[in-house]
Amino acid sequence: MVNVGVIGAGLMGSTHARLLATAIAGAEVVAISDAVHEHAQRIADELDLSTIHADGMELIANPAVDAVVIASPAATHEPYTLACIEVGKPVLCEKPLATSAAAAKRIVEAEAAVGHRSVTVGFMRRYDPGYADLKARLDAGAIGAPLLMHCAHRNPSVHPFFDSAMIITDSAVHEIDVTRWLLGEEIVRATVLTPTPTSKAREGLRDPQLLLFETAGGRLVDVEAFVSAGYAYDIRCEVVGEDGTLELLPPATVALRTDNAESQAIPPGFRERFGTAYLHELQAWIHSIARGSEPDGPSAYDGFAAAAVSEAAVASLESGRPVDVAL
Ligand SMILES: NC(=O)c1ccc[n+]([C@@H]2O[C@H](COP(=O)([O-])OP(=O)(O)OC[C@H]3O[C@@H](n4cnc5c(N)ncnc54)[C@H](O)[C@@H]3O)[C@@H](O)[C@H]2O)c1
Ligand SMILES: O[C@H]1[C@H](O)[C@@H](O)[C@H](O)[C@@H](O)[C@H]1O
Repeated sequence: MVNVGVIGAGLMGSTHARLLATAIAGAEVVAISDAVHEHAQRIADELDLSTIHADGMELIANPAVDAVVIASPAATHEPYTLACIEVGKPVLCEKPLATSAAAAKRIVEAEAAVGHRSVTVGFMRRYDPGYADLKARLDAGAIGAPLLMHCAHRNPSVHPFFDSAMIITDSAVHEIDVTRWLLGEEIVRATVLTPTPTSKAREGLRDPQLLLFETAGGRLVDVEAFVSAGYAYDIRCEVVGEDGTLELLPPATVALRTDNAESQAIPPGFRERFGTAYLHELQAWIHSIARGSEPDGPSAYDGFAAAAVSEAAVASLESGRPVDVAL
């Protein structure tokens, strides 16, 4: 049994804790920590946990904890991840790995100094059945060489503290990882343009945004990132190749036909859309720990590369000009 401690008991931390406690084989949640005691208490009551740590560092040091999930805000990821590396505990850190490329690089270097992988980054789309199928067919040559990729990332709404840069660092960072993973190439340049913002966005928020990525092999990827889309949580991805295209289908399993019309549900949020991906992500992580093998999911380097591309994209958002990625 792998005894897991979860840091951050908000939306994502409580989702991970619930899945680990109820749906993941070989795992048990033994401790929880949150800066706000009531948040930790709420999930501890729900899952019948007796150990709550006021400080995440105490949870990491707790000898009863074998492995750690970090789901606290991004600014806390670097110190918590470094502490896990220091005590030799496997850690699944939510995206983004850190708030700057320099901070992510410190994590990569700390892990390298120990000599083996212990960090997994929560880029869960790699575990989504749709994305996994798309990747397998692309790798099998179903559409020949990829040329272009079109993506859309639409959230119904986001936390009120979201700013224009977070549309890149917190939301489009998923497409940055998906681009590197699907195409197997680094992103070398980013350009971000913004239209007149939606009247539904908070004052000052540049939403939506259009991101253009150029890869080392000369492929182009466009991403519409729109976090006040209102209507649903809508994630799209289409790869255009020399012999055809591969496109994610809507995840609905049922179509309703009535009154001369057909409709299919679109998920209301990321927990519904990526529920299966979180499950597979956690199960793969727990299996690798139980086997004593290195985790095979997104690495600290993947977290660093995504942070470096995010930084270039944020610089482009500010200047309106293409910005080279410094890896
Ligand atoms: N992979 C995904 O699809 C996905 C989805 C949502 C969130 N996330 C990521 O998960 C992380 C948390 O996001 P969220 O939406 O759950 O936010 P949230 O605000 O709902 O929860 C964050 C929690 O962390 C607590 N916290 C704040 N400072 C802390 C500290 N120093 N130590 C411990 N706890 C602290 C807060 O009190 C809160 O309960 C972020 O990095 C976010 O990007 C990932
Ligand atoms: O933290 C969340 C999460 O990563 C979701 O997957 C993404 O769609 C949201 O835009 C982001 O705010």
